[in-house]
Amino acid sequence: MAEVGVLLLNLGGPDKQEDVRPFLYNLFADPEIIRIPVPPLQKPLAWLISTLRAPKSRKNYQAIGGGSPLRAITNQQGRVLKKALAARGLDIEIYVGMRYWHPFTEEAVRKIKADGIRRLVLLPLYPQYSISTSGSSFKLLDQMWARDPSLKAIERIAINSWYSRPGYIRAMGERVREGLDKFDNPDGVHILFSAHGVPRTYVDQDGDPYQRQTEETVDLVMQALGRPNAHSLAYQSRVGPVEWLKPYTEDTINALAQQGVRSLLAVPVSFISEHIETLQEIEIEYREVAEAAGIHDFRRAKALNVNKTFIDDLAEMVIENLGVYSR
Ligand SMILES: C=CC1=C(C)c2cc3[nH]c(cc4nc(cc5[nH]c(cc1n2)c(C)c5CCC(=O)O)C(CCC(=O)O)=C4C)c(C)c3C=C
Ligand SMILES: [Fe+2]
Ligand SMILES: [Fe+2]
Repeated sequence: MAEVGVLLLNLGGPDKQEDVRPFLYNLFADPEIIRIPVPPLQKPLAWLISTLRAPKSRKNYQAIGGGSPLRAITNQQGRVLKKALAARGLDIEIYVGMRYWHPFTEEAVRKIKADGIRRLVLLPLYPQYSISTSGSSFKLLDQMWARDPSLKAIERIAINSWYSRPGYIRAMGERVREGLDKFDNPDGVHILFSAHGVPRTYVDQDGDPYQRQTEETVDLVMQALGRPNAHSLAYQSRVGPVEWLKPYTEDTINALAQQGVRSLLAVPVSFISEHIETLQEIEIEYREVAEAAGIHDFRRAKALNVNKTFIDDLAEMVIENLGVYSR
């Protein structure tokens, strides 16, 4: 049995319709996702918000087959990463730890302990760091390590962010190129990078590097692409009444249409896997917005999923962080 492991951290998603409400409850019960100033009210409010949101959210998951594909894709990424590491001469066990649904991070850590892992690379499947995503998973792991003294024997090697990794940028460039080349006139297409938003205060008050890292990713992908296309960056998936990072994707689509854009390639930028925000929000909702605004040639770049350039780069990143040399 390998003594080295990689823990892939992700958000998780409901497998089926009945999971939607409890999944949303877990998400809103996390103070890193929604800040309730009075801590004892966090759980009752999470119950209320998840109950109110569940019907809309269930309908959205219904539109993509009933549940999220995130678990299956993350497991597949784990299998391909294990093979990429084996091809480099390393026997490393891969674990998947989701923050708000199965397989929960707690389940993964139980397996890691039972398997006798001694060195563990924490690899968030979010290229850009946000307090609300990688930060929340790291915080949970810190709490688990603080509570269980036997975990202290396991060395944790945390990868904070990897938004400028050359393989990730190259793979994103490949996806954008594939998307552009489906249009009749690729150079005339406007590229709209769409990232998951976060509340504005995360960046302005709490110093979340997420926006800066996302902007840098977009610049690097455009350089790697080496095409003359015009491009914009906007933020999607806003939840609740507070202000989130702007511009919002929907507003940008409308503004671009008004400026005369007729061909648009939407590129999911902070998501590396297909999930509800790419399959439902971009593919269905934003397509409707675009068509209503007069953009009839609307396409989407595919998420990276198990793109070889990308997974090979994840393998290299794991190796670099372990400080070992591959064959
Ligand atoms: C870069 C990735 C993500 C950031 C940043 C992020 C922040 C964030 N999200 C919410 C609220 C919701 N997120 C939901 C689902 C969801 N979000 C991400 C990624 C990021 N979230 C993923 C991968 C998923 C899972 C998608 C799936 O396929 O299941 C949801 C549930 C879906 C819905 O009802 O719309 C909510 C709600 C907040 C509030 C936030 C920052 C504070
Ligand atoms: Fe989210
Ligand atoms: Fe959404």
